[in-house]
Amino acid sequence: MGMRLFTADAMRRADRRAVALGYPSLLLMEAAGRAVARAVREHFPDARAVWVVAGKGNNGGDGFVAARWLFLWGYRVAVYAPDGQAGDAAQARKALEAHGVAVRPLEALDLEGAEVVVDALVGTGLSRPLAGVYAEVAARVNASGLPVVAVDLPSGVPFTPHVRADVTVALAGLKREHLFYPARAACGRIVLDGIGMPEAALEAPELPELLTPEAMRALLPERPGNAHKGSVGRVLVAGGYATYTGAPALAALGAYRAGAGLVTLAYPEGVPLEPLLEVVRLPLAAWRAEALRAARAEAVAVGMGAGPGGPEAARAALELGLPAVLDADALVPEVVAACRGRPVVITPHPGEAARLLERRAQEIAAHPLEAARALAERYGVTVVLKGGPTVLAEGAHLAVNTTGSAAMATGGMGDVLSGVIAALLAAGLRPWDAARLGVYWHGLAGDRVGRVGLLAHEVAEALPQAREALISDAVRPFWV
Ligand SMILES: NC(=O)C1=CN([C@@H]2O[C@H](COP(=O)(O)OP(=O)(O)OC[C@H]3O[C@@H](n4cnc5c(N)ncnc54)[C@H](OP(=O)(O)O)[C@@H]3O)[C@@H](O)[C@H]2O)[C@@H](O)CC1
Ligand SMILES: [K+]
Repeated sequence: MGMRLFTADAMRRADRRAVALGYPSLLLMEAAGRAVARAVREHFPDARAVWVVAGKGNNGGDGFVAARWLFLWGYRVAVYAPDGQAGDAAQARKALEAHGVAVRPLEALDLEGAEVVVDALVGTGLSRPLAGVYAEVAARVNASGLPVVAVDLPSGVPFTPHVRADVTVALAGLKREHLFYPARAACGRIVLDGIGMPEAALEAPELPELLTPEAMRALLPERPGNAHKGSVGRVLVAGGYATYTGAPALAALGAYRAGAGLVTLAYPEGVPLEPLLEVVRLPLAAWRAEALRAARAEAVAVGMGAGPGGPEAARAALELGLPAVLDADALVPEVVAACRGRPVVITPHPGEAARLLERRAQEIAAHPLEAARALAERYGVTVVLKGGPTVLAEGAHLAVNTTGSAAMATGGMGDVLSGVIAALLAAGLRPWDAARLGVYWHGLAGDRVGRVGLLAHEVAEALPQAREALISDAVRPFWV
């Protein structure tokens, strides 16, 4: 079963399924609280005094359980919470108080002496922005400079104000706030704990898939021992215009580094391209399909640095009837609209997606999952909506990438990605598989280069070693 990205509602459904399967919710709370206590011990090994701020719901209940275990392990604990818990949370509070640990009102919060704070005010049950004493507690915790371990989510996200955590223990599954900004920035390091939730309870194929090392490894095309350059995928890159000479060359580099056997680069005659020595050059007087056929390609990437010639280049390339990646200047509504139902991957950034959806780029960036789905519906193609994180859509399927970082927001990075996806299409992968693996692999290569100052060609160069790491099981997802 693939990993899914949960919403609060979907997690509540999973919770109910677990209960229906015979797994009592109090057991989940016990596991959750204990996971939080363990995270405190592991991430802050020198701390001996832990203060817990808890709310009225089950998030607070997890906090009481954590406090109980920390107390039993010899920590000094102080617990602050309002009255009025019910159900499991009330049980968890009683179990804590049974050990003689007093629960004081939130208004009495005194952080003097605390070494770590556990934030258990609110989790997935948040229904409005924090206000009143909750907002005050969040502000005081943030201002204290103390390390904060958040239970499930930093309280208050995605709204402001919210707690800023150093470690967030995600319970049972990752939620949108753990992946998408600005909430993600408040999470600090994220550790996922399964809390013993039965797998069957977490099955939710309707939710977005999270790209994991295991799932992506399984998609890597095999390279048979008797491979030759014509058998592992021939890629045609079509782009380039005036001063945009690097973009198509980077796509060609990406394609080769992702395993293409032969890459041909078609570009307007007279454009001073300097591609790799290994690239076959195809300078053209005009964008015409007959001329492009000479490449005998199995997939095409078109639009990179094509400037005003983008639509024409795309039309000619699409006439070949090959699996295609459309990027940059090829991403105009008239061109993409002609691709419905064909094996075409589009790779817009929010600005290009805005053009295709006739919406504002800010709107796209704020709701990337919805935007990707809307693009897939409207155009009937496979969508790679680039961003932090990149999200993908095809038909009813959604996926969210889990590799890469803001360091990859530099010129030419998308060109390399187009080349990678084209190479995977040429190797015979379906568009959905080529897009998911391409995005994941490209991000993984970026992660291995560094966190700042990344150049697109360096990321391309890191693709082979990222592949080796993926194959040899040396890749850990960010939540482990
Ligand atoms: N499988 C799982 O998922 C498991 C989940 N578990 C845990 O349960 C958590 C979800 O618990 P939950 O549903 O009880 O909601 P929760 O986050 O405690 O918030 C609700 C409370 O907060 C209150 N409240 C809301 N907004 C507020 C605000 N702005 N300011 C102040 N208060 C506000 C709201 O009050 P009300 O809105 O009714 O006034 C209510 O009292 C989840 O994050 C995880 O930690 C584990 O125990 C085990 C398995
Ligand atoms: K919390």
